[in-house]
Amino acid sequence: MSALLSVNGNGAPEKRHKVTVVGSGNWGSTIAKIAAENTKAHPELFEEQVQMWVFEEEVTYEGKTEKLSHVINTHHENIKYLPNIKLPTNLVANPSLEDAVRGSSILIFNLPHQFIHKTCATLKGKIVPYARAISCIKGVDVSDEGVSLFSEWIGDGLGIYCGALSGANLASEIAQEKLSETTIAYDPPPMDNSRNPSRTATPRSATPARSDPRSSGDNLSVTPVADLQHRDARGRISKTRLTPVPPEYPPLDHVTFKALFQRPYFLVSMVSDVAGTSLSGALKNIVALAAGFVVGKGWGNNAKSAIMRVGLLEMIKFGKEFFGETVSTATFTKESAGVADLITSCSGGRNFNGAMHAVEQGVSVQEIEQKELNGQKLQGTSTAAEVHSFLKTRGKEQDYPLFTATFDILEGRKSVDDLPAILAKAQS
Ligand SMILES: NC(=O)c1ccc[n+]([C@@H]2O[C@H](COP(=O)([O-])OP(=O)(O)OC[C@H]3O[C@@H](n4cnc5c(N)ncnc54)[C@H](O)[C@@H]3O)[C@@H](O)[C@H]2O)c1
Ligand SMILES: O=P(O)(O)OC[C@H](O)CO
Repeated sequence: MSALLSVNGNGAPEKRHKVTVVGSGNWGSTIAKIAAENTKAHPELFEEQVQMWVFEEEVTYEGKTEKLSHVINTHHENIKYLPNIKLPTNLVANPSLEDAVRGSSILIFNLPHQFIHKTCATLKGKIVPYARAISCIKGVDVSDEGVSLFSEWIGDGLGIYCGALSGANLASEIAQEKLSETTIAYDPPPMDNSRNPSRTATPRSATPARSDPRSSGDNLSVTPVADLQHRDARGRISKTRLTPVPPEYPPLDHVTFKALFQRPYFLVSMVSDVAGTSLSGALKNIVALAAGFVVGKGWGNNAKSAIMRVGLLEMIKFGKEFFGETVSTATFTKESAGVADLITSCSGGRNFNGAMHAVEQGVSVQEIEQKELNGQKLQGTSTAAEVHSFLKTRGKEQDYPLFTATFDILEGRKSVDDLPAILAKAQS
């Protein structure tokens, strides 16, 4: 083990990582279940108790109106967002965001992307400066000026490093412990007390280590400070001065993150391409809507596969065009976060089902979301709008005909019957 670690008399690091999951929806509760199973299994790395921030609301339990957090803590079940799944007793639902993150060195962000801005604004200045984060959010942050990833947005906003977890991960199946793979992208600059600082790809560039006037003592000589730097699609460069993980803690590296997420039923592949992992999870939701449209029409599996093929090409093109060399094509074609997520989402995802039911019933996707999802949120509809706005500002709508048509269908400007012509144009 690295000489950077501060160890006790038994040779083990003195402190353990406290873990908080920010979010408690369908996927948030499932990931919190996994994390709590693993903190219990790895007492040498983590504090056993996992905090889960719950956006508080009232629910009806056995005929009585109760707070959701109270029901989770009393009955160990999220009856609204993950019903019929027993949650570990070391998972604690907490309606106070500030209290839930207090002292946590690992933050897992897992909530619908429309709520992340407000949540991060509340968190600013409330977390420990050496925290590291993983974003499980499938969406992109878009303004008319540009597009950025939530992993970047969270990292820059909170002054910490944030990686990404994404994959072929239908939450309901994983909650039932059915076999699944996932991809975790984590690639901080080589400054943490890491056992394996091998960096095969660099989604952001880190400037070389410099001494930090705010550091003092032994820490300064053994743990360099690094600036995390990235250029967004607006061409703007932002820099985050990272605070080192103190040497009393186990390293926050691939080994530790794999220990936090890997289960016998949840197989983790660790990679370095944060941008590709985040982007594929966001963009596949647009393709899943289009796949749902054609299946809703009764056009069958071949039509759906054609949508998926063209959609995958647009996903890769978008990544390459707007995130350049930071995105690896292999993430889209070889990882669970890429093609496997596209396949599962176009088979049984909420976006796919919502679009299919909308066409079958002749109503809007938003109406289906209201009617069928009991508070769960579709990410594809807002991502389609945001990506469309970004492309339109750049005059690039026609370069991404499937993304553009999907948004136009959602808006009622085009019909599903226009899709065959779009697919015909995509033939070489
Ligand atoms: N559900 C899945 O199968 C799945 C799988 C992989 C990834 N994801 C991604 O995970 C992310 C989280 O999705 P989910 O399925 O956990 O959520 P969900 O669709 O179940 O959304 C509901 C959550 O939003 C919360 N919420 C409602 N209003 C809020 C507000 N004003 N502020 C903050 N929170 C509020 C609710 O309390 C609830 O926790 C999304 O980006 C999604 O794309 C989902
Ligand atoms: O149900 P969806 O459409 O939000 O997709 C869920 C997951 O992203 C599938 O990996």
